[in-house]
Amino acid sequence: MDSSKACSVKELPVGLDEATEEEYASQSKLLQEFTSISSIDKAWIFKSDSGIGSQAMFSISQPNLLANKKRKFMLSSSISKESINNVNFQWAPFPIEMTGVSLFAPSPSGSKLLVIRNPENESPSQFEIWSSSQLEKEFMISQSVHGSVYADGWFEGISWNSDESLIAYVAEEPSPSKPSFDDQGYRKGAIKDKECSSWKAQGDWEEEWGECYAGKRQPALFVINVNSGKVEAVKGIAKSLSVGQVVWAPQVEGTEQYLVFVGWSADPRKLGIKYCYNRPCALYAVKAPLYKSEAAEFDLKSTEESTVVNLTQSISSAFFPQFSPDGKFLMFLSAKASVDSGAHSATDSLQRIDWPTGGKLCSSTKIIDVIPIVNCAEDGHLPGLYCSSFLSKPWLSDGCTMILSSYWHSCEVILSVNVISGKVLRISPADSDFSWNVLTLDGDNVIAVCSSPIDVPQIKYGCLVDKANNSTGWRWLNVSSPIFRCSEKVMSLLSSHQFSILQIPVKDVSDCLTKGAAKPFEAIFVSSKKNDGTDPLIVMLHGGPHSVSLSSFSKSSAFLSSIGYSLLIVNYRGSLGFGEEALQSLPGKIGSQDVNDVLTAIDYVIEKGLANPSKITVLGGSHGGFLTTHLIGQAPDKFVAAAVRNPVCNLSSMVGITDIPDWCYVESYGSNGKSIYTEAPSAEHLTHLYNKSPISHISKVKAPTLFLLGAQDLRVPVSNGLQYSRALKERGVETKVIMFPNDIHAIERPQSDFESFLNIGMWFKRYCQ
Ligand SMILES: CC(=O)N[C@@H](C)C(=O)N[C@@H](C)C(=O)O
Repeated sequence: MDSSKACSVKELPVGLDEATEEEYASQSKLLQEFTSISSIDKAWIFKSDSGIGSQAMFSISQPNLLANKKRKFMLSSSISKESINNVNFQWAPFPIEMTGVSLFAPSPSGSKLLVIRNPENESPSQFEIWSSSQLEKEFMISQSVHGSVYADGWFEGISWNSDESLIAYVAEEPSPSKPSFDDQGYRKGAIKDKECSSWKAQGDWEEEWGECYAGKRQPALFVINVNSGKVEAVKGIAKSLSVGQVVWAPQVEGTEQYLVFVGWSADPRKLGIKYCYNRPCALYAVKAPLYKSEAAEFDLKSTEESTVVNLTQSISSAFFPQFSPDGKFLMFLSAKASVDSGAHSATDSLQRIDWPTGGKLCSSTKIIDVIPIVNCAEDGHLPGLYCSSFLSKPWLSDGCTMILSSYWHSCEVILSVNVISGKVLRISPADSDFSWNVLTLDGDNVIAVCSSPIDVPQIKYGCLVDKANNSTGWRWLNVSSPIFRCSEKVMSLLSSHQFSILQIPVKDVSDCLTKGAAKPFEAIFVSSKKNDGTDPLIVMLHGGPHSVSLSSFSKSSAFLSSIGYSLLIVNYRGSLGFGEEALQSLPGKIGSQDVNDVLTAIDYVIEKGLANPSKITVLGGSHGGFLTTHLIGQAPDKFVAAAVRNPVCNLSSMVGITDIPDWCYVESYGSNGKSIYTEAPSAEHLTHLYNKSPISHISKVKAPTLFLLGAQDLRVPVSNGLQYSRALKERGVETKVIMFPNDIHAIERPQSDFESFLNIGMWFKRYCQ
């Protein structure tokens, strides 16, 4: 064969042909432009030495497609408030690369900075203590002391004590010793890891906390002395408790120091905890293992077995402990509605314990409901508290007002909460359909980001206008920043779009619905400004089901709207942000109530002339994939194509292999699902689960369907999507599967996320011509 000819034959990647290659190339270029937009993860404020102005540090991340990792960096800015209408942010000329840093915690005074680098292998964890000018101390903590420090945003906890000599934190317990053998058989006593004449057995299997925690050992509490580098494990905590979110209790003269932490019990077994606030947990207090020695230098001494006090025995859930600045109150969040009902997430409540002034702790401490669970709010009132994190310093200078972000229908908003009176104010603008998220406080001013589906995030500086009256007067100033810079192309595409939040009335309201469940639900509609109802539509469905699609900027959604689709992002009943009655209306009715809400929303936009009924596609992940596959089965003529990410397709097989089998029971049986749940489902249970599943409608499906699957998913194991895709293929329905071998449930590694949305765009284009 003529080799020159062989070379000229163009080889196309699998799944592409000459006609689509051009489109693939241009979409991938645009998607890269969206992907490269940075996001702010956290921010801290430091008061300047002169007392005038302050310094902010922003921790930023940006996907690095080539390395398939997140690039992390820091950017600092000096802030000076020039007048009531003007604030000036003077940005450092360049950011500083922070890749390799797992955690970062300034001391309370801001004079020291702890930086932790977790190892990628069995090496020690590295702790660095920085001052303003240099590295002061560096400690290597070997794996025999503890494993990686938790940096997961859940068990994670780092707390400096008040004199900045000790830091409490959460890390993986050291590996348990395993039986070892050599040519003589069993070897008594521990052997070093690298001995080549012996080998180690696996030993007893240790249960883990499921999705996201594969291979992670039990989280445990440690304290490090920042002068000596000595580390001590906190003693006295039951083996069955996983611990996290540690904070130092206020120092009381003449008494021992306590740590307050959250404990999750492993009894009867560990179930998946990611996205699952229904795992019972409590706040505990334990004596810190360190005290001032005779020689007046800090030294590490083990306390005798110290007792651990459960501070929240009367409530099924307590987490995010946070002391008021004067140490008088211990605030915390509770997901008791979630634990008690079994729904994996539900309406939160904010609770308070008045901390004993003499330092005498008891387990019958009174717990005060500061923001109770809201069942069904009057219009315009707080719909309930839905809070995914607290700031490390959320307090205004009055010492009793906390600033936090919460979901309010389809928006995220910023709230001020007076923890004594319980008064809650929405301090982000009430007339804004954007989503607002608090980053940090600069004294009594709030640094926040706000964004919309078509507006990249922008930094805002909120000032309390009428301080004396502490009323509703917040003024929000614009802050120009280099952080969210994006290409001209992206800016121009976004500016040709619009969005609105639609109120969709519930169809078939019956007497058996609670008041909250009969109220309209919402959908976010994004379209080009010149949409005349002919643009193709993507119906986008969140998972959970108790989660919410916010009106914030999402790079992948913005990309899809930029390439010519209108988006209908439905917050069906059961979503967070709408009160407990609406949320609890869904368990037991999945596959029907949620499916009908989505169909109602689609009919609504068609009737309003906003969407073209012959060009409707549908996209969802996880429970959103459950809805997507239900929709193409139950309404087969409505959709021209579908795409799913790790979809729940068959509950009767999922129940035996997922890390959250209880979820299958609660969502499919409703309120009594929690008590029926068993590790040994009966034939009757399996039939019920099958009947609730999309697979039971497979014979009606016509829509070509794209499957994006994470092979390491423990939540909705890959077999669920694979079985469904094979069943479609068997029936002659067009399918395409992309398997990401190293991805878990979220499919969010940069290359996987990129390839997913590039293919979703291409897949839908093919069927919307
Ligand atoms: C509780 C939970 O993880 N449910 C899954 C079936 C699911 O839908 N997950 C959501 C959070 C997701 O978007 O992945």
